[in-house]
Amino acid sequence: MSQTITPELRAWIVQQAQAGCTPESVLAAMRRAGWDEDVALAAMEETLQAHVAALPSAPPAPPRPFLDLEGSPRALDAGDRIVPVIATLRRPRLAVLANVLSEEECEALIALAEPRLRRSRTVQTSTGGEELNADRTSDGMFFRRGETPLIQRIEARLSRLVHWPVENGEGLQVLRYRPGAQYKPHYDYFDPAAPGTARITARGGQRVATLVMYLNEPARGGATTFPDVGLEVLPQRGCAVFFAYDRPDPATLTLHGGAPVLEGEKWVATKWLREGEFTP
Ligand SMILES: O=C(O)CCC(=O)C(=O)O
Ligand SMILES: [Fe+2]
Repeated sequence: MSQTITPELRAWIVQQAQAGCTPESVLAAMRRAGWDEDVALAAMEETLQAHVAALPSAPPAPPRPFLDLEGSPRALDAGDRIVPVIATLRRPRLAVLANVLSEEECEALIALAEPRLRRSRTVQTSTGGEELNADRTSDGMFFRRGETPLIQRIEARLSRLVHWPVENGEGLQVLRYRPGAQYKPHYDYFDPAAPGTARITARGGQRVATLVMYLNEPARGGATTFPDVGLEVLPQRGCAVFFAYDRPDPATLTLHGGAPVLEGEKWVATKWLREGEFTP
């Protein structure tokens, strides 16, 4: 018989493989049909390789904000500051950082924000608007991106730290929690199933990472909690917690909240990072 590999033979080999036949049984069937073992083997290998190569491959994962923790560095270079790494987690993808802001920067952010505070609103995925939220009893305000030289300097630093363009960040948000105030556990990404999410993500896409920076230290309470992993990050002035979520899914374990402040005030600055360029 002819020992050429015809399109019909290729199709038959692929069919056998898809039906779950072992290579040995396919080879045996070809030999019974009169094929030389060497030719049959070569035909199978060539056919299956070509078939696999033609399958659509998974698209590459899109880039995300990240801290360069490769090789377990003790500190990261944020351009104008060295940022010590205090602790890291893989799941959720999270790190506690020190020295992200100087004392003077923390004081300046508080002083600039205080006169502009109002009761915090939460982006409402049910409508795409903003609403008062009983789960969130802090007062807050947003700086515009690049609003002052101080804000510009901090934004450039954070951008370098997390390898993400300044343009993909929302304006810096400052929150003040008085005694009893809290932010109940929530996800920072927008619920993909909620009707208002499309409207919110039309500008800049999903949120993909958060940096919460502590501007002061309440006497008691006010930790940032991650209930899925039993982690509490205590506010220390100038320190921060970074966490990233590569998709809007609880499996990222990024559920978190601001525990009630028990004594004193808690001030934080939050930077939310979007997938794409965020135009307010
Ligand atoms: O205040 C905190 O510790 C957490 C703040 C927070 O979750 C947020 O701003 O999204
Ligand atoms: Fe949050």
